[in-house]
Amino acid sequence: MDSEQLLGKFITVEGPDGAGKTTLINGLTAKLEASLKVPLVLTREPGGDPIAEQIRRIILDPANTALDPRAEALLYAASRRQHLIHTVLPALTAGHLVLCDRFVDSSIAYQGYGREIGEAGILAINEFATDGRQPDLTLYLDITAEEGIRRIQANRSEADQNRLDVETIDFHQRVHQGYQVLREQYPDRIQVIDATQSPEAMQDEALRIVQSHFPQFFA
Ligand SMILES: Nc1ncnc2c1ncn2[C@@H]1O[C@H](COP(=O)(O)OP(=O)(O)OP(=O)(O)O)[C@@H](O)[C@H]1O
Ligand SMILES: Cc1cn([C@H]2C[C@H](O)[C@@H](COP(=O)(O)O)O2)c(=O)[nH]c1=O
Repeated sequence: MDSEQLLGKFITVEGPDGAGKTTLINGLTAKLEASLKVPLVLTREPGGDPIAEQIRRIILDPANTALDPRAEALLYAASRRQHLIHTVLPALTAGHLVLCDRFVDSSIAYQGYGREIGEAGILAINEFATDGRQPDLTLYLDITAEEGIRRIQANRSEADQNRLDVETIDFHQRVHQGYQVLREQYPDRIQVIDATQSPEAMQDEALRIVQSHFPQFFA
């Protein structure tokens, strides 16, 4: 986020399904709070605001098999706008550290590449939704599509798998490819963490990256 009025910092966590984003965020939160000088705001996309959470339920409902790919992309962007305006920007204005599970990169990877809508169209609707705002730092959890889906199938009942989790392996491989393109486009913003490490090792690495990017936020 590069607006001068925003005193806080916006960190996103990205990666294929099953990469361990939720696990990382939970563990990293405890480690950050031990030494952070400012409040930490945890949030997620789609969701992170009451109306955005309602949109999330529509998008992820496995019963919504007829959802058109562009309608899906627009719903993610609508949810993102609501979340940005009502949760993220107020926290950044107040000087908080915002840690968000997914943001625009997910739309590029999943809708742009996974659904094969293309990067340009997804960028255009997200430019409108976010006024072109980008995270200050992105932690990308690096794992293959196959291993991510294996983890989900091994650990989540079918009833707990969402409409995207149950997509084909080809879809998840295209998503992974989309993330590789993003890593090449934004090598400074996107910091890569090997997601085949233990959860504890991943959390320690993430903490080191956040502290080195924003030392002013730590005691
Ligand atoms: N470093 C790890 N090594 C092995 N298994 C892990 C690791 N991190 C998480 N897992 C397991 O993999 C599964 C998926 O983890 P998690 O829910 O954190 O991923 P996620 O990226 O948030 O997934 P999704 O995007 O689908 O919500 C869980 O069962 C979790 O226990
Ligand atoms: C923000 C965003 C998300 N997705 C996908 C990625 C996941 O499959 C689900 C969200 O589920 P999670 O358990 O919270 O990771 O939605 C997407 O396709 N496009 C997006 O912009």
